[in-house]
Amino acid sequence: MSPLIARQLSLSYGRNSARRTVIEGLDLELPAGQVTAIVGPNGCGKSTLLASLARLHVPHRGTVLLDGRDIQRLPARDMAQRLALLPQETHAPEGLTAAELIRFGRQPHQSLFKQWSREDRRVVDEALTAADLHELADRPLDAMSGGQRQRAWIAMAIAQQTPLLLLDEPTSALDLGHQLEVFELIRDLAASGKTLAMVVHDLVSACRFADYLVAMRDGKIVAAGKPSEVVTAELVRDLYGVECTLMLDPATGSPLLTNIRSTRHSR
Ligand SMILES: Nc1ncnc2c1ncn2[C@@H]1O[C@H](COP(=O)(O)OP(=O)(O)OP(=O)(O)O)[C@@H](O)[C@H]1O
Repeated sequence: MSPLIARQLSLSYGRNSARRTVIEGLDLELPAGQVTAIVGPNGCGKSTLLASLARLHVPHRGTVLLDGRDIQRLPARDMAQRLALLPQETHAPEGLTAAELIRFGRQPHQSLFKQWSREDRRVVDEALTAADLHELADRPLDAMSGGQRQRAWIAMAIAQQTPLLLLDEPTSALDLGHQLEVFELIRDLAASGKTLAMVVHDLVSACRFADYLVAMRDGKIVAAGKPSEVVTAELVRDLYGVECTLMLDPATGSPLLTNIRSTRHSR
């Protein structure tokens, strides 16, 4: 059974007459133990959807079930032990170091009776290694580059050790090498049994690293399934107004876009 299910989800901003609905009646099931990539053009509702799956955005209709339970009824601690979200925009107190941020990820595992332990230290250390941050552990986040900061937030989400991870554009600020490391880390996490969903703009990386692809346009899911089965030149045109030729990467078998050109400027 899927650990995270959205049923007839409707999401909006504003209230009463100023209410603007951005997602209406959406159904989604994240496949267990797999990587789901959510793709689609700017403003189609990807981040709003992800925030609602993590209870940061309350739906005006519909439900999100986490392990079969309505997330609106789950105690905060229960939620934090089951699901971690890396939002698109992150904010940290001034002067907070990478190691301090990552330690916050352990909070859901502590209590009055279970203080900081050797296990917590080990998990933080592993998260620092996974994000290639050992040398920067004691540097304040506000003295880091955008990509280094992004890796620190990813490490925090990893340190939370939840079975479910939602990542909103986890590689947007990363150079090619670190992008690959993060995507490979995401694959390793899925191989260890975790369920992941990530919003990604790069369709080729989404195809290569995700098992399941959800394509959104105007607040609706227009295609969902295995990348090799759902990504077509028509879908790319429909989503982005881009013409392309699709071929399969001879090394990995995943779809590649070649000969891409915008249809918007030529209209
Ligand atoms: N706080 C807000 N108040 C009002 N409208 C909002 C707010 N946040 C987002 N929106 C609107 O909701 C719609 C969906 O936004 P969302 O950020 O979910 O899109 P997205 O697909 O994640 O976009 P992007 O790829 O640019 O990050 C957009 O039309 C956006 O303008």
